[in-house]
Amino acid sequence: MKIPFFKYQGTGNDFVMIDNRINLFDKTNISAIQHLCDRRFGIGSDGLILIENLPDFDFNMVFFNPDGSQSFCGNGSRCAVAFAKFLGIIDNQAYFNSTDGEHEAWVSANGDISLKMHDVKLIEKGDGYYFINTGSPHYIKEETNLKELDVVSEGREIRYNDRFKEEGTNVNFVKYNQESLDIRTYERGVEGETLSCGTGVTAAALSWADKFKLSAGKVDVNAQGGKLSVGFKRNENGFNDIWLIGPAQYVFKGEIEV
Ligand SMILES: N[C@H](CCC[C@H](N)C(=O)O)C(=O)O
Repeated sequence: MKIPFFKYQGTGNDFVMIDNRINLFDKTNISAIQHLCDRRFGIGSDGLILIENLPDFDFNMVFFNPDGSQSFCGNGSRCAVAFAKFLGIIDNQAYFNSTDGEHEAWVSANGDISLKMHDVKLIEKGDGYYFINTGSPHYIKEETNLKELDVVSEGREIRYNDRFKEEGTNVNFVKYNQESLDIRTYERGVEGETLSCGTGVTAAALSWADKFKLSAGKVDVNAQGGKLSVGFKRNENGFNDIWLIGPAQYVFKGEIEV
């Protein structure tokens, strides 16, 4: 059977998107998911996203990493909102469900997607690092020379160390500037560097706010694949009113045989 797919990318984090509202795609077939995400033998992507029906929501978003594991995906969510608009499921506002629960999102006139992230209560801070979960886990390490950094070997070392080897973690290397951040990310489930990671950008922005003791604001985060912005407010329990904002674009479409 032929099933249409659509390729989207958000600041270089790219996804195979399938409209699965009539359940054409078997999401238990993990080897098929791995094959589709493979950059040599398949379409190639940082993940696969299914849009499905769910009562009381505009849609349910099911995300898989290329290795078949699942977690919440910030850039993937923004691409899912853009895809849902293309499919006519939404106009400029979305209320959808994903791995970490419900989310709202808005489509701006310039095409930017603003995604509301869940509140963050736990901010672990250590010597030269933060550990923050923004729907997926993120280790954030301050680095001054991002250009020269071997992100894959340094990221792998942390992702597979004694603390993280079971559950895994995404690893973000961050240069804190006064008015912005620069970031490179090693992504769990991709097991390599991606050009941007939405939940990682959000976690890094919150670490920046904590480091500079800001109570509210919006900060630009320069990822390899483009710029994202993160809005936040600080309360006595951590951070809330957290928004991940940036572009999400259609790239091409095709058909898969299953
Ligand atoms: N690889 C991540 C999930 C995707 C995160 C990233 N693509 C994003 O935009 O948030 C993990 O397994 O925790």
